[in-house]
Amino acid sequence: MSVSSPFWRQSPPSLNPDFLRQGRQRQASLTKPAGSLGRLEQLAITLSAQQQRPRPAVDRVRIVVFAADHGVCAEGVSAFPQEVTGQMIANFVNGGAAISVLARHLGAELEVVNLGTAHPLPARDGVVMAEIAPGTANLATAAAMSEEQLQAALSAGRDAVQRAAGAELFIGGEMGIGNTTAAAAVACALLDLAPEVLAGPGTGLDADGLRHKVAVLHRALQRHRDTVAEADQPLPVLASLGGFEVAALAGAFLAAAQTRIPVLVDGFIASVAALAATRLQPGLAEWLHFAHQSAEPGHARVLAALDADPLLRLNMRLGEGSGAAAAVPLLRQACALHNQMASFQDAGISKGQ
Ligand SMILES: Cc1cc2ncn([C@H]3O[C@H](COP(=O)(O)O)[C@@H](O)[C@H]3O)c2cc1C
Ligand SMILES: O=C(O)c1cccnc1
Repeated sequence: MSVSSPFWRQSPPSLNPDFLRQGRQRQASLTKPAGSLGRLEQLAITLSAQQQRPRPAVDRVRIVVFAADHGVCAEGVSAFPQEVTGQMIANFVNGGAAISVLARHLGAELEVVNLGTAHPLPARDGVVMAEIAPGTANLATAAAMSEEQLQAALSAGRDAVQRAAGAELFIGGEMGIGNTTAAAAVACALLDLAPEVLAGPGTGLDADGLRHKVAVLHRALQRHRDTVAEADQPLPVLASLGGFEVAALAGAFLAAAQTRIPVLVDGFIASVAALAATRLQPGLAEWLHFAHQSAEPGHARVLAALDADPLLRLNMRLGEGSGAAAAVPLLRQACALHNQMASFQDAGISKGQ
């Protein structure tokens, strides 16, 4: 692989088998029947191999919310108006959004990256400005973004990971009114599934609204049918049908894995970004933990395509990284058990068969 190839063309490292073996041995030595801590055991073993240390930790959690607007909002595909994207950026940094509260509660670092909003925003402390354009073009009638814009969005994700040096876990959140439409479009193209299967109410469309969203998606897939026919080409699919924040998430996930930072994937939109990124680099899959299954109906299909069994099913459907934040305590508990339990030998307890 040439050193000058873009970062998304580089495969993440594989997990170190020595740490996997040591982790399994340690779990077998702890004072409990083998396997009795269920998935918490494998979580700790995987984190140990990802972090390349015998005692894994997720004390330093970095949450980055990527925000961007979507031209497809012109089609009336969301229950909320487009200006909410920018208004929520202010809410994130003012500390009032769900992810702001969860980040504070976890002692996690929260960064907000503005990739481009349709309504001008006053400059605000605490928002990283990485504006690509005032939102994407309307994916129902044109390519959502140019190749250059796609590369800028992927790179914005990578840049956010570079600012996260030392993080023990990366969570990517998103904010963008209309982005369940863009994510559904990308997933339809990559999975060759119909909009009826992958579109959902998002922020709260009623049955008529959902029928309209499905019709818009059919039009978009028809408009981009030549791209869609090459579903093994995730970059053209992202450019035609995606969003800046979806592409930035894909870039961030790849960059996190390349720098050996484990990723905890949030809901529907983040999972579609993970799907696109694993199509680019299948080795990414070893670095992903899936936090929850969102109430957005298409999420189950996307998770199945990723062969992912999420940790939680809480009927959450917010995005922002909120479902991933909700799962962080489980990862912390898995590490604490792995690191602090006594062994049979140390505690003088007889082993079973
Ligand atoms: C106040 C508010 C806060 C949010 N935080 C995340 N989303 C979520 O909802 C949006 C996607 O749904 P749709 O495709 O139906 O527009 C995204 O911004 C997503 O992050 C929000 C939505 C709203 C209204
Ligand atoms: O699952 C998600 O990420 C989601 C679902 C609905 C609206 N926004 C985000």
